[in-house]
Amino acid sequence: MNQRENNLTASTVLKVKKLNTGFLIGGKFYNAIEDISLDVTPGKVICIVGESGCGKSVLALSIMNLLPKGIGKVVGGEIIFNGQDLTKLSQEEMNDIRGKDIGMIFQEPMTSLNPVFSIGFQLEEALLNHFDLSKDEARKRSIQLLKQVGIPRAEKVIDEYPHQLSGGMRQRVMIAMAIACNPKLLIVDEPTTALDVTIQAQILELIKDIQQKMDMAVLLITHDLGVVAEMADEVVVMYAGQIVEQGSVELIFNTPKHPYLKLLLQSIPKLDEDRERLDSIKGIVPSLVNLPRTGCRFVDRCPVAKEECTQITPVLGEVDTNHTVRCLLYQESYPKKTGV
Ligand SMILES: Nc1ncnc2c1ncn2[C@@H]1O[C@H](COP(=O)(O)OP(=O)(O)OP(=O)(O)O)[C@@H](O)[C@H]1O
Repeated sequence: MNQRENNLTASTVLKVKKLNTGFLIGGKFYNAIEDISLDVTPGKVICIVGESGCGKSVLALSIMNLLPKGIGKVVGGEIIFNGQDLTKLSQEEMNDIRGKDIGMIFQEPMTSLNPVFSIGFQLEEALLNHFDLSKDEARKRSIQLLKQVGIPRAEKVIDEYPHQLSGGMRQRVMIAMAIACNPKLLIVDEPTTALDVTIQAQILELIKDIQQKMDMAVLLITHDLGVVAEMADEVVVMYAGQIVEQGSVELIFNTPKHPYLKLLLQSIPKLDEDRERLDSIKGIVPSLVNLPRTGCRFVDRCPVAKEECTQITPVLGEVDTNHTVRCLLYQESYPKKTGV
């Protein structure tokens, strides 16, 4: 790493550089995410958005080194966290980082919380694994954490089991576990999908509140542009394993460029519109095996595609300061090319 990059990383919690991850399917290896580059900075929320199958979770699993063994593999690029490349670390070294320096919140807390252990046991375990605390200190800190995430009767709930709590309360416990060790980075994957609408809003508000109070960097994965509008500082739009547009939340919502992003934005319900049905994007994200590797990957679903879009592979380029897009419509006018 040269001096300039060292200075850059000083204000960057996580730097993903040209990351490529893929899977073995039927004896052949297919890239699921390609050339993903992004920076996560302290005190900021970066949202990764895209439809199901775009590669959002593969990105999160790559960062956490949690890809399925023997099937999924990072095959190129770097993931720089705290000055070290996570792709080079052993499982033991990653175990030290996961849960301590990087907290995680996933969609369905029941799959992350162990049903046979009490809430207190699981929170205390997370603390005792990473800090030199007595059992009594760990219990006190656990109660404090439950209160911090808005759980009423924390002194009682600590001895209860996950199934005794509502979905929203379980998600609050997950948040308490994720922030227990004051992580620098929080990775949040579809945190509210399994919850009903009023609870969703409360959980998002809680995550935002904690993120601001703790000045944490957050990488939030969602398919929901409503969540992005609520939470994001920076936005990365993914389609079929690639970044197709990237910019501040204002640029993404006010001056969207990529036809995919424009269609995603049109599918958001608006209060002042009386529409029978929401516009959804026709067709589906192609599977890894059927992914067009030449030309634009969105071509089959794009309302403004031209003949050349099937033959020329678009590159990611800057259309404006800190606003990049991958589309032939804009490629001629890129002041400079930033990606491949
Ligand atoms: N274990 C796996 N084996 C083979 N292919 C996989 C595996 N996990 C993910 N994929 C493929 O990688 C691509 C990206 O999947 P990913 O789960 O990251 O999408 P996503 O955007 O997170 O979608 P969702 O919102 O549904 O979780 C998809 O084509 C998916 O089928």
